[in-house]
Amino acid sequence: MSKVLVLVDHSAGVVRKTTAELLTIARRLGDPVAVFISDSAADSATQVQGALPVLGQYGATKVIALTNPDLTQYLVAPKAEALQQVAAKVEPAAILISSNAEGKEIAARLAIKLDSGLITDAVDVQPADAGDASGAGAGAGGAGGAVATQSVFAGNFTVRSKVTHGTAIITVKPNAATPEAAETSPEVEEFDVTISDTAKTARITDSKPREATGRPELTEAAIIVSGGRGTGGDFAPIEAFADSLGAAVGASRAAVDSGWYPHAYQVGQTGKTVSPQLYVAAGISGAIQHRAGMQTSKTIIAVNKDPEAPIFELVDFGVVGDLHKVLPTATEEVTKRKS
Ligand SMILES: Cc1cc2nc3c(=O)[nH]c(=O)nc-3n(C[C@H](O)[C@H](O)[C@H](O)COP(=O)(O)OP(=O)(O)OC[C@H]3O[C@@H](n4cnc5c(N)ncnc54)[C@H](O)[C@@H]3O)c2cc1C
Repeated sequence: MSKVLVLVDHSAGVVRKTTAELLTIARRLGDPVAVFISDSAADSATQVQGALPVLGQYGATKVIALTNPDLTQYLVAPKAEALQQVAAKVEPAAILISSNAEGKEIAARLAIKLDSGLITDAVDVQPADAGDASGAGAGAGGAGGAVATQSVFAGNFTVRSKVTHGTAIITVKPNAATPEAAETSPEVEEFDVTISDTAKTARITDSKPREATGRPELTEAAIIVSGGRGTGGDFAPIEAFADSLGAAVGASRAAVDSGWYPHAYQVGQTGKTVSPQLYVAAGISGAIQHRAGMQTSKTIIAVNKDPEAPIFELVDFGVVGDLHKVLPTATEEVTKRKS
């Protein structure tokens, strides 16, 4: 069966949910091989061992561990070179990478090095039918190739495409697949890579993990409570309601651009794409660019004082009212019922 490389997205060996999603997608296309680049040269062996159970749980048949310290000391260029060398050895049908800022830069550099086509920000990837008429050859994703779906122009158009030259390199957005376990016992292969001097021109001088909020990570949360301009800058009711539900906090661009909440929490076309079980939009009008990032949420609730707000077209349950009154009441009720 053709191999599909998955670049593992992790923090100190703790594998992110996006990797479980990539492995699930990779199994549709072939035999998933995880590529693990530790983020600290000192404890790379511990990190690989830490990641192994999750990689096995989601079906990685092999883990290729790259421990060259150059990979942790410089920005993305060495990682692209390393993946090029892994690809030369494994000859994969496709390479899947998380669609975050680093992932997309690695993918772009890798596509040039492998003279291959690149598709970014896929929201789904499926094997093409063997008889697909779009003309992809065996070099681009196995017998029929991999067909990627992108949601473009603020979710107004859905594009399906496939790589027709070289190895299919696809960056995949979070929540593009529901992780499905398929237990394996992957062997770990340490792989030596050589990093050129030209890839070592941007050295990392310092890095600090983001301060933990104690809340779930936005793209992985089952419940998200988001606030918009209607908060008037006061996110306390949003955070309190989120905490009562064990939820993550999100924000509209208007709230983020006003400096009321950090950019990392922006949901939408130019922010994060989320697909939780429950999304609560409070004081958010429902602009198309915001919807592009949350409209696939399973259940959507809106709190807005304007009954004509466009967000109400999208919701399963809507409350017309002032969020500063509605959310504290809801928080109190949730807390009471929990105790
Ligand atoms: C290229 C581009 C990319 C963009 N990307 C994004 C993106 O990624 N994410 C994003 O969110 N936006 C994005 N935007 C901006 C988007 O168009 C909207 O401007 C933005 O989403 C509006 O944010 P909002 O709903 O918080 O504010 P508003 O549209 O001003 O809506 C505020 C809402 O709060 C309600 N309200 C006011 N007071 C209260 C109260 N006390 N209680 C309850 N409700 C109240 C109002 O009735 C109103 O509906 C983008 C725009 C462009 C052009």
